[in-house]
Amino acid sequence: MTALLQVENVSCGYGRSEVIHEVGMEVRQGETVCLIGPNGAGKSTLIKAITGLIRPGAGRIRFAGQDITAAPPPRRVEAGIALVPEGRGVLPTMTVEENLMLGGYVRRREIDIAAEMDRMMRLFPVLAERRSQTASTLSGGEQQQLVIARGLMSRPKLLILDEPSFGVAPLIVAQIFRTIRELAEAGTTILLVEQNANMALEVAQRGYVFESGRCVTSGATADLRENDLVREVYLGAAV
Ligand SMILES: Nc1ncnc2c1ncn2[C@@H]1O[C@H](COP(=O)(O)OP(=O)(O)OP(=O)(O)O)[C@@H](O)[C@H]1O
Repeated sequence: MTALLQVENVSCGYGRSEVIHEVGMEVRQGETVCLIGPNGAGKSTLIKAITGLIRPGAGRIRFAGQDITAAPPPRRVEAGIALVPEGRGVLPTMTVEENLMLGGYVRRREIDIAAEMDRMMRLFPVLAERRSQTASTLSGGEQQQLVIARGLMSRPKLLILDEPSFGVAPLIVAQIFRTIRELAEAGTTILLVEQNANMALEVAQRGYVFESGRCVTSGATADLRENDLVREVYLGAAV
């Protein structure tokens, strides 16, 4: 099967400092794939290269059969890549509904915003209950659901979630991962960037493990959970 997203030998960074070194990875249609690794391993930097915020110094990025290595971010959004960035980033004084509408406008030529809004209200009942409230009145977990729903409003082919569990209480982390699992089961293709390796390896089918800007191991998450390095460093197991 050809991959939806293909990253081939990508090196990139900031100015003259290279952060990602010759990384290759792919996400196939319908898969949930995770990128795990410690703080500063380069996960967010790779996401910036995929979404077009930085340009790789070397390598290729293909999406849905097109070479997007040099495409500006709006073209990637049009092509079907949606990023839910780290940090919740709701617009606090706007209502739940208005926040969602913004997500639809990024691809407005193709999107029936009212129909998508209804779909999100069914997928996230808590947002339906709070649709007219301002986003600032939502709990942390509800705000995270709102930003995920906002990403889905554009009907993306690939949903990228950057650290969705960052800075939220353990109970809410479990709720967020339940949401991610439901989306995955409904057929959404997801690239999940996480420091919470335990949760990420539970929900994803395949994973890539990053350290110092390199992918040090990858494979089916069932195998990664049994991998000594992953168990020792990321899952806190004695091996
Ligand atoms: N805007 C920037 N300019 C220069 N260096 C940066 C910039 N953003 C990140 N870096 C550096 O790039 C390296 C990788 O950072 P990156 O944020 O990609 O890691 P990460 O794996 O996503 O970690 P985290 O989980 O903390 O976000 C770090 O050494 C960081 O200091």
